[in-house]
Amino acid sequence: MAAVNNVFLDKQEYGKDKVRLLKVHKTTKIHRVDDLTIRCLLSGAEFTTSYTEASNKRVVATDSIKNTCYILAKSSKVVDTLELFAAELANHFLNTYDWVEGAHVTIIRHRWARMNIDGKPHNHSFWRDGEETRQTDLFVKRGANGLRNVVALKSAIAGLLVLKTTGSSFEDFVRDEYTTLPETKDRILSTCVDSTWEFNVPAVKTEHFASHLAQIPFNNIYDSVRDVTCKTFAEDESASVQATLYKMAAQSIRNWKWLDRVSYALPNKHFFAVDLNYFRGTKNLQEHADVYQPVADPSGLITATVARAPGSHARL
Ligand SMILES: O=c1[nH]c(=O)c2[nH]c(=O)[nH]c2[nH]1
Repeated sequence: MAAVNNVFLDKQEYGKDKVRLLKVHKTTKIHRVDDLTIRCLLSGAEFTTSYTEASNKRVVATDSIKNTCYILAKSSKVVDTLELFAAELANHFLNTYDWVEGAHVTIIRHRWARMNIDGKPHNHSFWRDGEETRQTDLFVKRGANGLRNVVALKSAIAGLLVLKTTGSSFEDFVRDEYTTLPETKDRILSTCVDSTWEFNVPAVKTEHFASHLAQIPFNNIYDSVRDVTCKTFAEDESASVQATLYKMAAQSIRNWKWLDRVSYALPNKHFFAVDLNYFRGTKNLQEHADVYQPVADPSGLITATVARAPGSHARL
C-alpha cells in the first residue's frame, strides 16, 4: 500500500449494520420465527480508492447490502441455521462482485418462545423469554483458484442469565492485608453467560462451500453447548467460577470434533447475605443465610478459552 504524505490506509471493511429482519416459516400451520439482527461488511483492495480518492466506482451501496439480506431471506431454506444463512450471504457477495475479497457476516438471533395457552403450545403466538441471544460471526475470504477460505467461523450464546442457590463454595484463596471477603462453603452463584465456540473449517472450492458447511450440525451444537452450560452450572459442586467454567468448555470440545476452541466470559454476579445481627440478634450469615442483597456492580469477571490439544481427537 503506497503511503501518501506519510500515511496509508491500513484496514477497511464497510457495509450495513443492525439490519432487522423477521422470517416467518409458514410451511405448516405451526409457524416458526427467526428474529435476526444482521451485519454484513465487505472488504478488498478495490475499495481503497473509496477512502483515499473519494471514488465510489466499486462501492456496493450499503443500502443494496441491506436489500440483499431481505432478498436472500425470502429464498433461503437455511435462515434457521445462522451459520448457514451467514454463509449464503457471504457467498452471495463474493460470487456477485468479483472485486470483493472478504465478506464478514454477523447474525444475532433474538428469542421468541412459543406461548402455551390452556396448557397447549400455540401455533402462531410467541413471547420473549429473556434477553439471551444466539449469535454467529463468519469471515470468508476469496482464495486463489476458486477457493473459499473461512478465516473465522464462531458462534455464541450471549446474555444467558443463571442463578443457583447452593452448590457453590469459595475457599482457600489468598488472605492478606487486602482481604475482607470471608471464606464460604455455601453461596449463591449467578452469572450472565457469554460463550463462544470456534469451528475448524478447511478451505473448500466455491461450488462445495455450502454443501461442506451443511455437514456441520450447527443447531445441534448450539443446543448441546447450551445444555452443557446449564447442566454443568446446575450440577457442579463449584469450587469457583474458574473451575466450573473449565468443565463447561472442556466438555463441549470433547463432545464435538468440529470445535477447536470454546471460550466463556462469566461475570460473578454477587449476592451477599445481609448481616441482620443488629435486629434482635437475627442470624442471617453463613449457614443461616436466606436473605441476600444482589450487588449490581462491581462484579467479578472470569474469562478463559479452552482449546483442543494438537493431534487429539473428539469423542463422538
Ligand atoms: O469464583 C470466584 N472466583 C474468584 O476469583 C473470586 N474472587 C472473589 O472475590 N470471589 C470469587 N469467586
